[in-house]
Amino acid sequence: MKYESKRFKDGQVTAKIIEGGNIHIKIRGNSYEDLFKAAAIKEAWDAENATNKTAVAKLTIFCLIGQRSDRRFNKGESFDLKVICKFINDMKFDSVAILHPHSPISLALIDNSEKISHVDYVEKAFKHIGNPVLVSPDAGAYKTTHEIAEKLNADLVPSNKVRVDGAPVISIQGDVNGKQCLIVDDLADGGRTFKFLAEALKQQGAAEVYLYVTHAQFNYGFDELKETIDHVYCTNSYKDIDDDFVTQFKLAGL
Ligand SMILES: O=P(O)(O)OC[C@H]1O[C@H](OP(=O)(O)OP(=O)(O)O)[C@H](O)[C@@H]1O
Repeated sequence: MKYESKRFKDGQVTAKIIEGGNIHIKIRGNSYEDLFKAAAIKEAWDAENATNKTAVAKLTIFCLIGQRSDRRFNKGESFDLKVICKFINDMKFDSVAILHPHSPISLALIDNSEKISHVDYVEKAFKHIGNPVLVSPDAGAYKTTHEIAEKLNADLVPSNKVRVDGAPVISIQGDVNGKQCLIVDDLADGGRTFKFLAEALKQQGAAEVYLYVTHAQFNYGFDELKETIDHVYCTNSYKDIDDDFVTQFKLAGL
């Protein structure tokens, strides 16, 4: 299955099917344009395959836009993930695979969806560092990090984050004194969650603190993080990063 897609100068995205058969579209999915690109390809494919009932269409989304907006935060505000998932469902793919979604709500809202686990990337970081203790930063990350700790036979220290007047307050539930710690979470946006957690871990005696996130946004750069975090591991699901502070695992198809 081959296709082309392009963007006109006015922003319109368009697609052309070059060769028929099964299709597997892989997108970052971290922009509305990416979703429209998939929709244009799928529309062209549907038209080409109208009589081919056995051909299968798969979509892989590496970094789903809006995945944190998995609820209506306040009365009167839009439930953005619902809008995004409705758009994806309207494309009618036979299967939609999503890398490390922020919460199960994405999978619940998207038809025929399945999760791609981040375990392989955490394992690479875990082995590279040399069997650190895993640290889950909040209740949301605990369940998946617990599953990964079981698979890697790693120790897990849960921590919890509550926001007081907007600032995160951290509690660490375990002994990290003298240990190498690897914080594992789905995404870094501004990075303050990890800056404060790394500070707390080092105050409690952690020898080194590393961070793994699947979706590396780091919208405010790395300067503040470098003060307390020794190294970052991530995928390139959101963007490519060129910085000695970061080891990026490249995803096939990006
Ligand atoms: O880099 P930062 O800006 O600190 O943000 C990163 C944190 O934000 C996300 O959680 P979020 O607070 O959205 O989780 P919630 O579903 O519990 O609200 C994510 O899972 C990280 O824990």
